[in-house]
Amino acid sequence: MTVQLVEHPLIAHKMSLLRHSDISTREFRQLSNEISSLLTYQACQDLPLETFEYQGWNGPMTGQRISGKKLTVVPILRAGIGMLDGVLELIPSAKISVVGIYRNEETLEPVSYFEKLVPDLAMRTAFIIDPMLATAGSLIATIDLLKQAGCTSIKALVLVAAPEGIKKVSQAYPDVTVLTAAIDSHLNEQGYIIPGLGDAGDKIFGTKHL
Ligand SMILES: O=P(O)(O)OC[C@H]1O[C@H](OP(=O)(O)OP(=O)(O)O)[C@H](O)[C@@H]1O
Ligand SMILES: O=c1cc[nH]c(=O)[nH]1
Ligand SMILES: [Mg+2]
Repeated sequence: MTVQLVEHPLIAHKMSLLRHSDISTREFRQLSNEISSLLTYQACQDLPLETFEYQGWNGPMTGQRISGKKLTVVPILRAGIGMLDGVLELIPSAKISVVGIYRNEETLEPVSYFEKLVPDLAMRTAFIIDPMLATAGSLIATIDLLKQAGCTSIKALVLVAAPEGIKKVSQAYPDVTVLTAAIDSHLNEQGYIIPGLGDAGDKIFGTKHL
């Protein structure tokens, strides 16, 4: 696995706002989507182009368009939904494959509860989206699922990654690329990323119990 820390002043600025303790649900959603757009821009950097002819206002033109595999965006429920609008802002026609996984809070093992993939995954590049890469259990379960369905081209876009999770994915999948807006210090005893964001799903959905 290749890990790409996406460094840009806009990302650094927005990540610091996202980490504020008193952030509102609205602000958290907005910033998550804005950072996701910036990650998407970077994730598309190596998409192949082909030339084609078209009619411009002043006559025939030679232009460029994205060629090769089409995309599918794969949000991991719930928290991945908080990045989806930001990705679709740049790739509005992308098909969406939804995967439902949550972490068992005691064992930290991933529990799968939903799966609705687009049918032609062998023909597509998958952009998995989830704000948090912690132990990597959820991401690995999603990659396994996509590979079993025939997908051979996979990138994951995350807001924060823990070194422990990065190590685990790189050992398991040399062919997957992870793009992240931040690589944080470590996981605590409860498997939360430090400093991280806290519980991203609760913050996006407003289900935080005070
Ligand atoms: O790398 P891992 O150790 O697997 O942890 C990361 C997962 O945990 C969070 O989901 P959570 O289980 O809180 O579900 P939610 O999105 O429904 O809140 C997060 O959104 C990831 O999916
Ligand atoms: O830090 C973490 C780890 C897993 N899930 C979260 O929402 N946050
Ligand atoms: Mg959660």
